Amino acid sequence: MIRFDHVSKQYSGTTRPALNAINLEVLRGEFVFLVGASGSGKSSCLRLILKEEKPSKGKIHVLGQDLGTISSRKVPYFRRNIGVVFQDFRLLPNKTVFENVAFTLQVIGKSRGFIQEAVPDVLKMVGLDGKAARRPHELSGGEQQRVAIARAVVNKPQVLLADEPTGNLDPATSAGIMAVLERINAGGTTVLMATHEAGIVDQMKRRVIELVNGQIVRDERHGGYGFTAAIPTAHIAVADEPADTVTRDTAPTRLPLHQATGPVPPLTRAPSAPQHAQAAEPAPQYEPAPQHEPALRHEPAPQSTPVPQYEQVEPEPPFEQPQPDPQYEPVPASAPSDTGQTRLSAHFAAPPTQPVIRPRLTDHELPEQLSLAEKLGLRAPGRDEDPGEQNVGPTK
Ligand SMILES: Nc1ncnc2c1ncn2[C@@H]1O[C@H](COP(=O)(O)OP(=O)(O)OP(=O)(O)O)[C@@H](O)[C@H]1O
Repeated sequence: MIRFDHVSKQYSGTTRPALNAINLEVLRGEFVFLVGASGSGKSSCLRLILKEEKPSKGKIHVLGQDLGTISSRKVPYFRRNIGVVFQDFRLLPNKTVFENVAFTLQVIGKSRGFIQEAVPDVLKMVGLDGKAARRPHELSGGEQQRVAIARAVVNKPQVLLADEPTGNLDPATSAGIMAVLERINAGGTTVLMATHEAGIVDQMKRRVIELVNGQIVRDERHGGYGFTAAIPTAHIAVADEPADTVTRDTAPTRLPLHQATGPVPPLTRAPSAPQHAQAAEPAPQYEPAPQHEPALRHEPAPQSTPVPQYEQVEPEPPFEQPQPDPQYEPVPASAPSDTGQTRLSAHFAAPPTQPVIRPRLTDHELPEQLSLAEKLGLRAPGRDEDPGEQNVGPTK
């Protein structure tokens, strides 16, 4: 499903690779945490998977495709199979919950009928039934992240990348978000989540890949958060051992540093994690979904992918029927019209829907300057007609 072969990434103007000879394989249906100190390379991994960055060395395969062979023109289509959730939600502030989620489908040309069915379904799945008509500022942080998740999975992607999705949320709200992510994973979607949340990682006992200075130092099947991941600096001495000699069957790790790994109280935040309290939404009970146990050896993915089945969760308040929007006309995938033109730099300058904890301007060498809609696979590149509503926050 996702494979890195000796992948290195060195950003221009830097002296040290962000990722250094990474070998990695994620199988269909896995739930994988990427942990590591700030600057250890977690987001770089996710950006490479999304083909938002190119590796300096090595090869990356995602969903059976060699990313090096996907042309810029095809990137948005490739990204339709990958949902992305960020720490800062990135909702469209002037659109309702329903419209935020529908926008994804509109841009890829889904019919109005499809949208009218799919959006309420996914909102129900993330626990937002009854909130379809609200705008982002009328939601709690946790609810906004649920909208972002709904938007990321409404098209039933095979992979969901989550970059610190609970980084702006309090522990109780984070637990609710994790329950949603587990449900999505239980439906068959492969989930990769970069996080600093020690409590979540320790509690969920899923596969944990730990990065130190751009190298994988631990790959554990039912891992905990670990020790070095909690250190708020990336400059941790790495043992001489080559990064790729640590396999996921090695438990806990070969590095003495990690033998200090111990239980962490549930849902505590690691020292390096941003402190930012959101008003807690009513905390759903955190019930881990049944564990997926994919085979450890790589097996070729079947041609047809099981479509995630979303289940309803949590008792809901009375459903508010979203107002049918006459604008919801099918948009041809080849010529989306209700799309954003705003370039990345403008996105980063625009105010986020929530305070951003650790904004980082990504003026790095994108393979091509794509708008956010393009980056998320929402429209073909080069379509500059813009409703001007891609008013989203900075990336990290
Ligand atoms: N666009 C860029 N240009 C130059 N260097 C970059 C760029 N993006 C990331 N880096 C560097 O690459 C290294 C890895 O960064 P990355 O964002 O992948 O780390 P991270 O583990 O996700 O950190 P955090 O937990 O703080 O998000 C860091 O040293 C960072 O400064």
